[in-house]
Amino acid sequence: MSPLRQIWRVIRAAHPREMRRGLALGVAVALSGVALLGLSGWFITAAGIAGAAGLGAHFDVFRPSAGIRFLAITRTASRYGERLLTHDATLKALAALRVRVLDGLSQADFAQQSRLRGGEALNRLTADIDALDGLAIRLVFPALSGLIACALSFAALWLWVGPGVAFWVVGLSLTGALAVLIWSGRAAMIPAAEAEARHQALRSATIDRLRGRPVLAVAGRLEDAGAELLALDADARRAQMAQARIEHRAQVLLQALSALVLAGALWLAGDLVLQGRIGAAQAGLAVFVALAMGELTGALQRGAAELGRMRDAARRVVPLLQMSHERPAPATATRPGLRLQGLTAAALPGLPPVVRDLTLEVAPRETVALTGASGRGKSVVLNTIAGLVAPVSGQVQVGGEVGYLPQRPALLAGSLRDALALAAPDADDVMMGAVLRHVALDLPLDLRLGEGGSGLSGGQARRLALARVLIRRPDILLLDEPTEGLDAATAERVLAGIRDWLPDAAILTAAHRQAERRMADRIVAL
Ligand SMILES: Nc1ncnc2c1ncn2[C@@H]1O[C@H](COP(=O)(O)OP(=O)(O)OP(=O)(O)O)[C@@H](O)[C@H]1O
Repeated sequence: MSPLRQIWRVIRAAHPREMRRGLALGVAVALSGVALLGLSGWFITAAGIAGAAGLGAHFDVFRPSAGIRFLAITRTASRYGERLLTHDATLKALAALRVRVLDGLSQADFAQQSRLRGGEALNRLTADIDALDGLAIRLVFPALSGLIACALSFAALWLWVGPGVAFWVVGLSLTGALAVLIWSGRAAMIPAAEAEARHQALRSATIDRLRGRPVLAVAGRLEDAGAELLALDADARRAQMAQARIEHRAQVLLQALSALVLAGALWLAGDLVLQGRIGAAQAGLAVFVALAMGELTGALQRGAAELGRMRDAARRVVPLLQMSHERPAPATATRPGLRLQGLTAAALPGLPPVVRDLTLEVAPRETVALTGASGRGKSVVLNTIAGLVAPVSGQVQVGGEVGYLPQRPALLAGSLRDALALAAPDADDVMMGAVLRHVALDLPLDLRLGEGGSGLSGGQARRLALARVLIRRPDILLLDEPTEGLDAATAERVLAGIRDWLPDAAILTAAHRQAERRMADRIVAL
């Protein structure tokens, strides 16, 4: 099934009743629109003829004008109801879709997450899902209600005017509009997708450059970065213009088609009147129905132009809905502590292994330091034990809960209390204060951090992340260079604090510093 159809299923399944009612009202809108114009045409012509013939006093103006008023009110009311129902249902479905995409993004495994950058994830959640809101409102509903209205108009024209006129008006409108819409949909496919891709690139690049502002400023490259962004912006607008040009051409073609259908309807119906086969009022009906056809096809034009954008967005969003929720669970050992047996591990699945055949045991109350030159695979070993990546071969056995301080832990905006509550929602202020003291962080719990934990020094941020791991009191503690960015005295205090807080834990540390090695009972070199 194509991604676009999968998305349509999700949207439809979210609120099927509202969608069905919305469609019924959409058909009512289309039909009352055609009927309103048809009846008006008939009425104007019939009243004119009656007046010219001096029969005005006997002509029944009340019933047709009541009918016209009724149709006008029906059209307005059903348009209102249709908009209310379909927009409401679509927006709710998209909100649900956004939650599912966010869910997919957060459930994604380590490999998928490390491939997806922040800007891209934001694009998936916002721009891509926004692009899909036109699927129901601008494409599926106008197409379905238009088709039904066309079929009924065809029957009415056949019955009251004649088969030739019915074929000309409905048949030509339908096939002509279909041809134009297919052409414009195809022609706009690439520019529409490109415009979207460029806009997304611009958004990602803007986030990147904003994040990297200090580096760019120091390197004297701020102006260049600005120029790059402007160039991306110009690219995005160029692609959007190309799409708009195709849309305008489609509009012109549809209007020309409408004029052609109208002229033909006039000529054919006029001919039938001259032959005496229909009355002038019936001819009026035919001409006005021809006018109404243009309205039906025009409604689809926007949707056709956006098809490329929607299709690409669906292609990117659907895989996120099916993100694997499985994690490589480490084998739980009956014995406490940590055991690695013949572990061969790679940074990401599919990459060549960086660590081969590592066998290692860390008992409770023991601290082991993992050493080795930069890039030897210390972090890879810790990621594998933490279950972020599955081992290539060999075994990881953990006897208890694992806590992990990665090399670059993420902090979120909020207070220090919020940061700790993320790991231990039930912890009280006394416990939080105690854990902060153990990592030598003398800051109030109410202190508020900005985006990404900004507002703390590098060493403070690291200690807060460490406190967040410690507060859960894990049985097995994995630390990737825990004292990076700390002065020697603070580093000593933190290392002593860790052991004091978790006297029984099995601790494995990726260590570069002397202090970290001194803390260890054993050293394992990679
Ligand atoms: N996301 C990744 N994609 C591809 N290769 C990676 C990735 N992460 C790490 N690697 C590679 O795996 C190898 C081991 O990296 P790792 O981070 O485990 O080293 P390390 O021993 O912890 O180094 P350091 O002491 O500098 O932190 C490196 O050669 C690195 O290039």
